[in-house]
Amino acid sequence: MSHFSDRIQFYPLKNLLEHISSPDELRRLDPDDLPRLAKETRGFIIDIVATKEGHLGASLGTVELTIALHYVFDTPDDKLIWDVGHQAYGHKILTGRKSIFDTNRQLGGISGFPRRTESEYDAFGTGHSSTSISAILGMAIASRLQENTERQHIAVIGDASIASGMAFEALNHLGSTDANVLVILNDNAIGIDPSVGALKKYLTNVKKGTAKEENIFECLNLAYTGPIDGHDISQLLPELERLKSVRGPRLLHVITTKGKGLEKAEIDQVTYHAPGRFDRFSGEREPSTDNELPLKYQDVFGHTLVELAENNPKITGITPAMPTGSSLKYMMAEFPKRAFDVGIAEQHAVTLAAGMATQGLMPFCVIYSTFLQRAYDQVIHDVALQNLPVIFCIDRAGIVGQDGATHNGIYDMAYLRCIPNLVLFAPMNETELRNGMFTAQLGLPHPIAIRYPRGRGVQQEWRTTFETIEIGSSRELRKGSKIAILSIGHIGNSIAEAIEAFEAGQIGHYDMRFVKPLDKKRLYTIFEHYDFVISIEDGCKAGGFGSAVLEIANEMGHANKLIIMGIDDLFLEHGTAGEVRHLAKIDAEALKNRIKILLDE
Ligand SMILES: Cc1ncc(C[n+]2csc(CCOP(=O)(O)OP(=O)(O)O)c2C)c(N)n1
Ligand SMILES: CC(=O)[C@@H](O)[C@H](O)COP(=O)(O)O
Ligand SMILES: [Mg+2]
Repeated sequence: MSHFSDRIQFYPLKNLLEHISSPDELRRLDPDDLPRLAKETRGFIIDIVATKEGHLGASLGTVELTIALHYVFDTPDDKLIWDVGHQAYGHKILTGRKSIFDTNRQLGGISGFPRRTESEYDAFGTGHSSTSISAILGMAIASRLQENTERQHIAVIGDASIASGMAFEALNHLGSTDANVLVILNDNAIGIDPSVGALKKYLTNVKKGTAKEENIFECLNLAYTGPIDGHDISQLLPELERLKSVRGPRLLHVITTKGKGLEKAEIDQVTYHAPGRFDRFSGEREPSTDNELPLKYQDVFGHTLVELAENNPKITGITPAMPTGSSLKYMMAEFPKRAFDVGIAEQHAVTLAAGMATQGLMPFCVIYSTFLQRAYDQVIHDVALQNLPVIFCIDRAGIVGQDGATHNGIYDMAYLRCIPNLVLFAPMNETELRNGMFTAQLGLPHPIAIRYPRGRGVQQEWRTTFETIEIGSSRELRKGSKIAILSIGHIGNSIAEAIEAFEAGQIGHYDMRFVKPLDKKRLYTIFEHYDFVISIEDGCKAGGFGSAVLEIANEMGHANKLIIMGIDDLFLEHGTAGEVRHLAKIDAEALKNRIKILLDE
């Protein structure tokens, strides 16, 4: 189908976007109208994200590219994958989700990332980075085997995401095939934080025309074109048309600006990656009203690490591409030679830490729970098997809220507790986090993972004096007689509050601190003493903390006393963290209901 026939003249209409509900309608526009559509789409994104929040900068940067791709290619028959997917808001708006875009990331609303179940235009579900080239190559191979020679296959991937191991593995494979794949490298020279590494330097040289080497993509057998201006539709259209007319592995390098079209977002690209609420005209972020609230766990981690590093020269810090999110940025500022942002490279981050540990360093390797999933083998094979004392700080553990199913950190307790040698600790508050970090750097004979959630702690005074925590010890927070509640980590705070409603002396509460090793002695006493025991965790029930307690209860012949509260065997959707916890029945209300039922028995 030619996109240049059957055009509709929209000139009398003030708002083009109002009349575009699908790429079919988009393709009927005159090409000269597309810049106007881009402006309107950008405005639409800004209007919604200003109040509903979400990923702003990346999507503002891909508006023209999105329009050009859907204009030139025959989506959804042609397959289009957005790597990470946080830049796909324009894609969602133009592929039938404009009227519900204001539900983005809200409970019951559309996902903040592409999803196959949400639209036929979402060829592949994303959220974690650097998967797009593998997936699109898989689709291209399938088209070939199914004798579909017409279908086009396109992956859009950012400059930070293409530097990740998975993307390189896929390029390595792609270049050895004649698969019909077009990779679009959306190069804005930044990830969430500024891009790092040798590839970033190389891409900068390519842009300046000063790359001395052969083109790296050409060397990998991809037909390279670019760089071109990714905001100039008059450049994008003819180049995409040309690329559509040829076959084989191709890479188009486009240069874009993260945050394009909103001055503040262009200037402060790190903050405006996901800025929270802001004024849609000025871009000014809503002033924070929570100055009185406790600090975020991330900041407690970041400042504590600096404090410890000042006194312990063996400490190093490692983050795979999340220095701001994890607050490793504080150590990077204070000790630039000892703190490393390695880019989106979770596997490398873990094995890098292992290497450092072999030489007597004490690496704090801070990784979001959900992204550590990618480095599972490295945790087992490179760290635990060699019993290297790497200190994992597992950020965003538990329910993360609006990022939803792709980002929830609810599997780590299950996937880590089965690994020999590994200690697994979950602090209930800031003091516990600090003391856990302090204890770890005293020199443990094992690797340790310290898991803590996204967001704020509970203490105003967090800069407490350090104390050592005995590995495998728990804390009795409240004595009881009938029902014992065993909590792990931050969730214990809402539990402590919930049980205040019950008569003193009935309900006991224990902060178990360690998923591994469990405080067996304490558990033996508890199971002997109480009629019922409830374990509660912000992780999956299968194989998690409650399962570990059940193993001990079973040893004692008391398995029938235990009720496990945790996340059922399903993927949790997006919503505020509170809403999702409520739906998952791991909040204070669910616990109170359980207790009431047991007390009535
Ligand atoms: C495996 C994994 N690690 C980390 C992240 C967190 N993350 C999301 S977007 C992003 C930066 C992506 O940068 P780039 O690919 O350049 O895209 P841009 O945001 O610039 O459009 C990172 C690190 C992730 N989604 N997946
Ligand atoms: C798209 C992505 O993976 C990140 O931007 C993620 O949403 C960051 O999460 P936090 O907001 O918890 O840092
Ligand atoms: Mg980028």
